[in-house]
Formats: sequence, C-alpha cells, structure tokens
Amino acid sequence: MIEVTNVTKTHGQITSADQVSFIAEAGVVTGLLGPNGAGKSSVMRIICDLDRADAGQATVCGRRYREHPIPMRVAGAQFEGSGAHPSRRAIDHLRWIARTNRLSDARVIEVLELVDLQPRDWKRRVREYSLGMQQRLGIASALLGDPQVVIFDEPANGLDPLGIQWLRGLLTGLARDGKTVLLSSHLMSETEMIADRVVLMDRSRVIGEGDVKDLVHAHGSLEKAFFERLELSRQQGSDTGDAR
Ligand SMILES: Nc1ncnc2c1ncn2[C@@H]1O[C@H](COP(=O)(O)OP(=O)(O)OP(=O)(O)O)[C@@H](O)[C@H]1O
Repeated sequence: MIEVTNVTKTHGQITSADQVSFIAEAGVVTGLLGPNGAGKSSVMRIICDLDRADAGQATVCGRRYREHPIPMRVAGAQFEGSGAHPSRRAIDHLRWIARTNRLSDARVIEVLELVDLQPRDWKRRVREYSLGMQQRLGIASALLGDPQVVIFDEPANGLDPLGIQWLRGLLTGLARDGKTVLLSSHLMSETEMIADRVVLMDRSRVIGEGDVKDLVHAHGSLEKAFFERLELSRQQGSDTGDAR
C-alpha cells in the first residue's frame, strides 16, 4: 500500500504538491491523472524518496521508501523511459541493477520476458531502442526486485495501441497478484482502459478521486468526469482568489 498524507513541496515560487493525500491499495491499479504540470511526477518522486517533501509524508508498505532494508524489493519505479545510459546494452543495464541489489541474472531474463522484449533485442544498445522499447525496459527494471509496490510515471507514453493493451494486461496481472500499482498519466482514455481507480490532480492539488467504473457510469467517460471536476475546482479557486 502507498499512503500519501498532506504532502506539500515548493520550489521557490512554484508549488508542485499542495497538501496531496491519497491511498493506493494493494490489488488495485491506481491512476494519478492530470494535465501537464499537475504535480503527478513530483508526488511520485517524493514517494520514492527521490525528493523530500516540505511537509506531510509518503509511505510505502508502512515506511518511508528509504527506510526499507532493500527498497527495490519493496517498491520498483520507472521514471521517464528506460533510465538506462544510451550506450549501454539493455541486458547489461538490468544485470548491473540486479547485481547491485543482490538479485540473480536469472531474474533479469525473467523480467525481459515479462515485458515482452525479444531475445534478439536484449543485447542491443539502448540508443537503438524505440520509445516503446525503452518504456518496456524501464518497466523491466522496476519489476526486477519483484516488489510489492510498482510505480510507473507515464508508462503509456510511446506505446502503440497494441502496447497499451499489453500494458493493461501486465498491470492488471500485477494487481491480481496482490501488488499495489500506481501509474501517472495525462491520457484520459488510456487511463480509463488501464486503471481501476483514479486520483485526479490539477495545479498541484488532488481535485477528486473515485473508481473508474463509477465515474464512467456517472459521467459517460473518464474524460468527462475529469473535466467536470476540473471546471468546478478552478471555479472554486477563482472564487477564493486562488490564482494557481
Ligand atoms: N525541481 C523543480 N524545480 C522547479 N519546478 C519544479 C520542479 N519539479 C517540478 N516543478 C514544477 O512543479 C509543477 C509540477 O510538475 P510535475 O512534473 O510534477 O507535473 P506532472 O503532472 O508530472 O506533469 P507532466 O505530465 O508534464 O509530466 C510544474 O509546474 C513544474 O514545473
């Protein structure tokens, strides 16, 4: 489980997270949905201890990410593509991460197969990878430690419709195995396809949340639900003189 409680983060004049609170449960695919600059990556970076919150806290399975003895075995994360150096061979990138985290080379092969990268591509250099292949490699590295919690920042970017379908199968399977799955996206229809539950963000705040099925049932589509909520929230913001 991921628990985010009143997380606030500022960078000088800019607020990237403003009292953000939500829970991502085990066995559920939770989507953090919002437009560019809404604060999704900022919150995910704080969950993974890549950034420190100014106030509030985020825990993964009951503790701060970095307080776990081998964090990678508890939570795996993917930010911006593969995270690999372009000159590295894909398999060597994963082997390096595996060895520094006391994981076996056999697990490297398992995750390469899990993300459906073809054996002929394993030894290719990452710079030769398409965007979609880089996404798959990034997802593979997040899964290396077979963690309870997986966090993917915009995993659908660069994937074609078949790739999106594959991603949905993968994430649904992980949730079915009892894992906590958190993904961010600004893509409404993809999120509607992939997530069970959504946390809606705009201008660094949570503006709503709910089960995707319920929101689609009530509003016709997740996109409509999102924009209705967005309009209301921005209206309330302007009523109170909040310019963000
Ligand atoms: N290190 C930083 N320094 C200054 N501003 C930052 C920093 N990190 C994030 N921000 C700002 O915080 C806001 C939220 O950014 P963030 O990347 O979290 O949004 P996002 O929802 O992930 O957007 P996208 O969908 O475009 O990735 C933006 O205005 C961004 O410019």
